[in-house]
Amino acid sequence: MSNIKVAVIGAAGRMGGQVCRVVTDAPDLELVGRYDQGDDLGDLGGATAVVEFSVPSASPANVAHCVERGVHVVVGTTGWAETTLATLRDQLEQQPSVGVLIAPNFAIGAILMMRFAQQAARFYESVEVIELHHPNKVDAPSGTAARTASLIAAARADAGLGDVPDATTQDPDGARGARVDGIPVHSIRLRGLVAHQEVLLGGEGEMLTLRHDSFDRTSFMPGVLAGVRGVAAHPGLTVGLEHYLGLDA
Ligand SMILES: NC(=O)C1=CN([C@@H]2O[C@H](COP(=O)(O)OP(=O)(O)OC[C@H]3O[C@@H](n4cnc5c(N)ncnc54)[C@H](OP(=O)(O)O)[C@@H]3O)[C@@H](O)[C@H]2O)C=CC1
Ligand SMILES: O=C(O)C1=N[C@H](C(=O)O)C[C@H](O)C1
Repeated sequence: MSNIKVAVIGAAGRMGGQVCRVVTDAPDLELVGRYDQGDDLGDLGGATAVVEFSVPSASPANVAHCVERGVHVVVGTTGWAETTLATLRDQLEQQPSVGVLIAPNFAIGAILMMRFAQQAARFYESVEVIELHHPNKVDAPSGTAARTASLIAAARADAGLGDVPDATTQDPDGARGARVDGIPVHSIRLRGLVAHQEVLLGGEGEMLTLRHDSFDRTSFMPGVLAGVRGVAAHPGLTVGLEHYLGLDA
């Protein structure tokens, strides 16, 4: 079987650089293009699959460029709005054989943490999400935290749970954090960190803590490679690598 030709967008970045290395090292993949800010994406070097790790403001246009040319895309860039996802879905209807995977987090532990949080949500009255990242991150809350909160909120709604209890009436400086689908989310930015998240679930007399740590960006690479190898077999838009990993059952 011939190698999958892969191009990387955001290739000069922290993630893009590592992706170029692991694609180059993989025996079944061939790196055919590296693109970063200001580059003309053109024919994407003849790639059949693109990995996109850029910035939230540029990612939708980059992905649209790939889809227009019939090229599959694995997207790691976070900060995609619902409206932008809807536009992408519409575009994919015109290109039914093209697959796009948007994964807020490629680390297996983070994917499992999100799934465990979703499973635990209905048993606890209180829940809060704390995400901790390096200070060079431009978006807050993290894509992982936003997705975790949305999954928790949906599970709570399915279980008939109401709002999380919170008597706060005075919070002029936003000390209680942001709300994503009604779930409190707190963002920490600290030198020395990579990517970390805690989900705190509280009930009468007890607390369950779910925590995941990415100590190094190598933690994302097996997931990115699974995405590249699987994307052609998943036409249309898929949000979340869990759908490629048999976690749907
Ligand atoms: N899904 C996951 O598992 C993970 C997702 N991420 C996400 O991936 C994204 C990138 O993270 P990270 O690598 O740390 O960020 P970096 O800032 O290190 O890399 C982003 C790169 O994209 C470049 N860039 C900016 N604009 C464009 C453009 N229009 N076209 C192409 N490239 C462009 C930047 O150039 P310049 O510096 O000149 O602006 C930079 O080289 C973020 O959204 C982050 O949240 C990160 C880790 C894991
Ligand atoms: O910017 C990062 O570093 C990360 N971004 C993703 C996110 O926003 O969730 C994934 C991971 O947390 C690292």
